[in-house]
Order: sequence, then structure tokens, then C-alpha cells
Amino acid sequence: MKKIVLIRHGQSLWNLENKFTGWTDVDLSDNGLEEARKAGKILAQNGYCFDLAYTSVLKRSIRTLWLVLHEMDLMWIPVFKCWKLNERHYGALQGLNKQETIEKYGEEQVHLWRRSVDVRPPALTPDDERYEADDPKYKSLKKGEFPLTENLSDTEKRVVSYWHEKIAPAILQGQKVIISAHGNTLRALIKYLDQIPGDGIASLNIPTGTPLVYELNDNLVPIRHYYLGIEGPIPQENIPRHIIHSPK
Ligand SMILES: O=C(O)[C@@H](CO)OP(=O)(O)O
Repeated sequence: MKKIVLIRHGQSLWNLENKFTGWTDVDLSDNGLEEARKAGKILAQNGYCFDLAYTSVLKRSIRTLWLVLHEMDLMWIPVFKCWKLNERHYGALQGLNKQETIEKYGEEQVHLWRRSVDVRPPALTPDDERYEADDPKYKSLKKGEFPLTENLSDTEKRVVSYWHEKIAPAILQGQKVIISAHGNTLRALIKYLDQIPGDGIASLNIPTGTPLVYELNDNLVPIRHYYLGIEGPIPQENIPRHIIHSPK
């Protein structure tokens, strides 16, 4: 049996301000910093240890990982950063307030943009200042690879390709792995691992800064999964489809 830990970054400044974030590189809020430290403590208290870590190139997930590894005294382990683990690109919605967007376009449209698998938010244009293809952190992207907008399926393709290229081979070699990423990146990975069809993933919301353990069989098929450190009943919207129970 293999065990991996997924963690969505702690609360970011734009989570706090209720803004669409996507690839905008905002940092953690004070609460998010605290969530990340708490996650590291909980992992250490539960006897977790990692050989390798994976994260995006966005500072909210990198800093979350740093704080987790700091609390676990594991800052020395190799950390691999890749844009393929970035949050879903939110196109022209990036920077807009979610509530104001609902007031302008209606609840139903905004829900489709946020949670549908195949609807893409309005695209950025390459002359938009939010189009950051020239940022050095994206110099490894091939021409045309930098997204102007993405739906969850687009995100799933890049996340799953990285899973097969890098993460799965490491797990199969026996490495203990933590992945620090983003709400929609982790939803996409869970959709793939748990083979959740179509819009079955629409209602899943991953809580910030909360370790989610996946136990996998030798073929990397999920056996069960559970959160660490949630006190009281787990809200239904936080529970991936196959969840069985939380550890004692
Ligand atoms: O703004 C974003 O990038 C994401 C995650 O915070 O938001 P949502 O939950 O709407 O997908």
C-alpha cells in the first residue's frame, strides 16, 4: 500500500478578499500561514515523513509547502516545482471579486465558470497585463502552451501528464510524496485518481491548508482517503466521493 498527501495551499490574500485568482501569484494571508504551520504539525504528530515534494510555481503553494516541511524538520528533501501543478487559469476573471461577478452575470453562469468541467471562463487577450507568458517562471513553456483560460478538463490534462511523467514513477519506486497545490488542481487530480465521471466533481471543494491522505494500491488505484486535523463533522462539500472515514 502507498500513501500520498495532498494539500491545498493555506488561505491566500485573494481567498480572503474573495477574488478569482488562477495564475495570479498572490501570497498567503496570516490565517493561511497559520493553516500551513498547523498542517505541518499535524503531519509530524501523526508520524508522517516524506522523501520528495511537488508543488506549483505559485508562491501560495510553495510557501505552504515550506511551512509544512519546516514544521516537520524536512526542509532538506528534494522539492520539484512545475507550472503543470498551477491553479486552473481563470482567464479574464482573474482579479475580479466573486460576489460582484455573481451580481453582474448571475449565480448560474458564475457557478458554471467555477465548477463545470467543460465551460471555460472568458479568455484573456495576449495584450492583457494579466497575460504573463514572459514571466521567467514560465520560460519552459512551449509556444502556445501558456493558457488564456482553462476549464477543469484542460487543467486535468496537464496535471495528469505531470502525474504520469514524474509523480507516479516516484511513488512506484517507493518514495513517500507530498503534493502542495491548488483547489482546482487537486480536484482535477482527484477526478482522475477516483475516476469521477463528468460533473461528479462539481460539488467538491477542497479546504485550504488541510492534509488529505490518499492510500493507493500497488497500481496506484485509491483504496481510501481521509483528512487529518478536521475537528467535528466534515462538511459534505469537502468529501471526495470514496471517502470512508477519518483516522482516530
Ligand atoms: O480563485 C481561484 O483561483 C479558485 C481557488 O481559490 O477559486 P474557485 O474556488 O472559484 O475555483
